[in-house]
Amino acid sequence: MSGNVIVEMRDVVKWFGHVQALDHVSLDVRRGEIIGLLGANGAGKSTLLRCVIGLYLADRGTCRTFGVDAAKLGAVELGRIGYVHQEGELLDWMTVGQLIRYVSAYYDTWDRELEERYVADFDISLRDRVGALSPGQRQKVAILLAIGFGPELLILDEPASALDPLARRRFLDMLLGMIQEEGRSIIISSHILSDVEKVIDHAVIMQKGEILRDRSFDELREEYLRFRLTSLNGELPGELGFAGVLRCERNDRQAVLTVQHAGADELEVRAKELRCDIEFRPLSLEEIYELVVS
Ligand SMILES: Nc1ncnc2c1ncn2[C@@H]1O[C@H](COP(=O)(O)OP(=O)(O)OP(=O)(O)O)[C@@H](O)[C@H]1O
Repeated sequence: MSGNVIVEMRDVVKWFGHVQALDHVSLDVRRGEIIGLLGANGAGKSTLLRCVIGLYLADRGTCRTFGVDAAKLGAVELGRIGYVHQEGELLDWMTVGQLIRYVSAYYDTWDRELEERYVADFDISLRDRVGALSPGQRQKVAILLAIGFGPELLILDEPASALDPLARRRFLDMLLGMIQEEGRSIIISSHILSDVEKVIDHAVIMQKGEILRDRSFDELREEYLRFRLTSLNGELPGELGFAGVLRCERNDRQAVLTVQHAGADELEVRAKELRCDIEFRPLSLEEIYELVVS
């Protein structure tokens, strides 16, 4: 394993009864990378994340985290990982303040300054009993507990699903701040692609237990291009002659095409041949996701 790779999954297969949750999944997570893990309900995202931290064990294949077999992760490696998940279990009988002190006592690296800033920014009431918190308030506390000790690997499984829009924006800003600290890796699974788009540099798209795409966001934006062609002499020819066309909507004068694996330069050359003006429109992560899974 190269020093730069902190999670290495190879051919991981995981079954639950007759359901195959992971189907020969291989994935590298490098230091400093921010990965968006995307996929429909049941695609296998949570299962993958749980295998990374040893909560689930692979039926076949290998998963090594910080160079250690995920089945054998010890306190040292787990102390380098922050994990936020949907059904986060917290100690319900404590107050929020007590819970924060209780968890922070485990870590020499706990960042009191970050904690105080977070509590103020996210409007966390330290005196409330954890068991009485709303789902969104619980999620905010769970996030603080996962980031307060400065984990090298932060695993966020639908971290913002219960947050209100303002809290979500603050959370994303905070993530962006954390990303600037070198060497930290984050894997974030989310259905809110417009959020994820702002923070990730890499997308892993899953479907039915398989990884369909594992690419940098920039590579994906080069792979899929959308553009509008407008005829300069008033009429588009019937046959446009572009390769790799996924979608085409057109009338006599204009066409909007979505293409895969075509360079922008070649498209411009072809547009000139057709005596057309060409205008590129960058695709959002959500649009790219739809093209990949369809
Ligand atoms: N503990 C479990 N016991 C039985 N089946 C499970 C278990 N965990 C996951 N599965 C099944 O494995 C498949 C993948 O589930 P997983 O939770 O990994 O998907 P997901 O992509 O995280 O979905 P979501 O977006 O809904 O959270 C599903 O069919 C699910 O029902």
